[in-house]
Amino acid sequence: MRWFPFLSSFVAEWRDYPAEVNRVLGQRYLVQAMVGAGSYGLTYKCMDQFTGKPVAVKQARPSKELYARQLLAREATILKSLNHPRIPACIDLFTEHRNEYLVMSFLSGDTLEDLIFEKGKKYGEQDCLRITIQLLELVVYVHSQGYVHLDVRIPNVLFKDEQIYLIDLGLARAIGETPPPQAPAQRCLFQKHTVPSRPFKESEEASDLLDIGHFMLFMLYSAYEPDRDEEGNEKRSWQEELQLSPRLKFMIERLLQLSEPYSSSAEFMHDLKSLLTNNDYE
Ligand SMILES: Nc1ncnc2c1ncn2[C@@H]1O[C@H](COP(=O)(O)OP(=O)(O)OP(=O)(O)O)[C@@H](O)[C@H]1O
Repeated sequence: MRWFPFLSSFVAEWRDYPAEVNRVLGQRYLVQAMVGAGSYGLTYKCMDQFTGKPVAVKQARPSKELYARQLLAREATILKSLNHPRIPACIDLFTEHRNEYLVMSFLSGDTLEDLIFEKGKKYGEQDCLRITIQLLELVVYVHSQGYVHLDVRIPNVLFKDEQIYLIDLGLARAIGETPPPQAPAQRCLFQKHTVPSRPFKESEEASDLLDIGHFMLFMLYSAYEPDRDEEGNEKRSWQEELQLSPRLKFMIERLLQLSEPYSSSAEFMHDLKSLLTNNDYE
């Protein structure tokens, strides 16, 4: 057995041990449940004892040290400059016992990831278009404030009462901003080898549009049922597997930059709306 990796992951788990239910963070936020454990953060649903309202409190993962704290501080700065009812508002950023916490308004709802993979929800073309229009409105808002989200994925989109909410601006950047230095690479035994971290996306609107293309495919695949005679056959492309209308297929190809990319989010919004109002869906 290799002891160094084993010991370091043991130490990381011990350092990242989550706050227990009923603990009070920052002398104000009563932990009610842990709702997320990402690569750089641990997120809790808490009750703000001053206002009686629920809040989401994200803690920088202690084992990820300065890098996680910097990401959290960035997220706070960006959230403070946004003001949208379907994006969390930044309430507070504080340090306690050398741990950094970001407090945000709590947006209730299920993530699209949970709806698809845990609750078995299926989305057809029309649902996909409706949801994407709402999501795009939020992404366009973020762009209009000078930022790109850069992590538009199904676990970062909440859905409640037919409304879409966009969370996790931990990777967001100003449009045109040079990507930051890479996240520290994972060290292996005696530092002989390192595992490179993923390259950063460009800070441009097209990066979010590309993510929206993947987001739409996740939704559309939720309703995909392979034919019995297809099973075991060679892997087919999404264009072959999903029975999409030609216009939607072409739109997704443009988002994924397989055909001429969209010149702007506005052009994509125009296409989305005209496809949805098209009589094909009546
Ligand atoms: N403002 C919020 N309101 C309600 N729930 C939230 C909020 N922010 C985060 N969550 C919940 O916490 C989970 C993790 O949040 P988030 O994605 O921001 O953390 P993360 O550490 O950046 O995760 P990852 O590394 O997976 O991106 C979300 O999937 C969601 O369930």
